[in-house]
Amino acid sequence: MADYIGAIDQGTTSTRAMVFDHDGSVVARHQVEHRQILPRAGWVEHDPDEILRNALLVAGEAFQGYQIRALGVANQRETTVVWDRRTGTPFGNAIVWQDTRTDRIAEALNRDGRGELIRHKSGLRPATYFSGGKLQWILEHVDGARDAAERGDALFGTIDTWLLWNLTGGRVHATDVTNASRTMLMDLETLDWDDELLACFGVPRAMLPRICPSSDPSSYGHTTEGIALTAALGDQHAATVGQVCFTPGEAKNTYGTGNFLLLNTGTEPVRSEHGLLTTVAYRFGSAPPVYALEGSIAVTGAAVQWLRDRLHIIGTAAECETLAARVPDNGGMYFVPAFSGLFAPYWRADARGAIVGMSQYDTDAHLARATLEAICYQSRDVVEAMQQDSGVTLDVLKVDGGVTANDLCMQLQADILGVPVSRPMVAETTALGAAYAAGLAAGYWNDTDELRANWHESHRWKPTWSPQQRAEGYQRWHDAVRRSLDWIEIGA
Ligand SMILES: Nc1ncnc2c1ncn2[C@@H]1O[C@H](COP(=O)(O)OP(=O)(O)O)[C@@H](O)[C@H]1O
Ligand SMILES: O=P(O)(O)OC[C@H](O)CO
Repeated sequence: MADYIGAIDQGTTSTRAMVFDHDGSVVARHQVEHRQILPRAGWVEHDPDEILRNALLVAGEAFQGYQIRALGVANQRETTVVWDRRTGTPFGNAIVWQDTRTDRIAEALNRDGRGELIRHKSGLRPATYFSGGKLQWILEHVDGARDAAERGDALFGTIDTWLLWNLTGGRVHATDVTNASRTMLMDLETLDWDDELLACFGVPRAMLPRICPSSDPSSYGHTTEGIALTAALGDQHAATVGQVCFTPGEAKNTYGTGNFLLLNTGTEPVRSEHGLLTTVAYRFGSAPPVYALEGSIAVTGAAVQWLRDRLHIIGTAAECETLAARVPDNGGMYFVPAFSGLFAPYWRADARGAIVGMSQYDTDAHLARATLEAICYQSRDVVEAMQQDSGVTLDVLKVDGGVTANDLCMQLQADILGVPVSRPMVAETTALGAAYAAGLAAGYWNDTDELRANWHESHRWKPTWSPQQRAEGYQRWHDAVRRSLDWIEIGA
């Protein structure tokens, strides 16, 4: 009987399980959304138990009837959970990567000089985005968490670690090197937790998981049902693998809740001078780690969700395209969706959302168009930074993720960037990358050449705007970004 590789992709808005065959084609899938818990402005939480239930549900549905040789887990990164090792009970909800409650912690680190240490050692900059500050917040604010952590009874994990712990019946407390590289607690060169970084956030080492390769036959054990767990990696790193960006200079841009552009920079970390992050792209077994430069954008698809769930001007995310297509241009309107401040390349926690340039002529259709353009302008900002940092000039942008179903948005991306945009046949590259990493460790695929042969283009959008139209639009975008800055006082 043929066997298959399974993947769980635990994302910010939903959890999917998929089954892949040897060609990298999806043969089964199941997906469910979970609640976005917004207790107050700037706070974003998920219920860890709901996420676990959903992961078990989707895996049960998707894997039924298939012989699964190995399973890989990909996850929303940075989102932080602390739980009691004796009972498995979380110390409150998970604090999601978009949550800005730790702005004061990040600001203090930036002010007192420890920011430079963090930047150098972890490749990240103090920001609300990463796990270190979230973990510090839980230790300081959740009853009993600090004492339990000091006693060794409280465990920390990003969502990979939480799922692995539960899938293995509490036998494995591990994370992979890509997830660890998003915490501000790991030294990028030693690939180990670093005492100076732990001290910055007051984190006891005893609560931290073991750091393992992203793809490995023995690190993660088996699920309680006996399926071999052979890979774990952050979702954006998994998408890099799914897009077969195995050669330095290859990049992908994933359009989900946020956007994340990763450029493979090879086996040495490259430090950014232009607002990007340095991160581990992936590590396969005992091979040297491969690093990436990353441009992280907090709000892209989430702005479409906002039109749907808060403004109610569309009923589904897909309707954003039909609404935006009713008008030929943005009518002068620019939307900077800085709901969590601005991430790359600006890193401005003091920014907030701004819609500028409106006149009485403008309609909901212009707002829908401005939303799609905002996704594309933010991506151009990180592409520009990436080209400056690395010297790499993209001749095509490989894309994937939920928003890439929107043809108008992808056409706008080609127009705004001035570079063709290419979407692969399997747009679920995150789950595919987790499956590839798991399948490599299990001997299902022999090497990355075999994976590369599975990559096929499904669609390519070519730029149509004149250089002048492109330059004018980009100038206006920057004018709008300036107006979104300096809007809130940090910690006020
Ligand atoms: N046709 C579409 N047009 C624009 N945005 C879309 C479309 N379909 C989905 N989205 C957006 O894509 C996001 C979901 O993409 P997905 O890759 O599943 O994200 P995640 O992994 O972050 O959960 C949502 O924010 C949704 O608003
Ligand atoms: O769940 P996604 O696809 O929105 O990705 C979230 C990122 O991992 C956050 O860093």
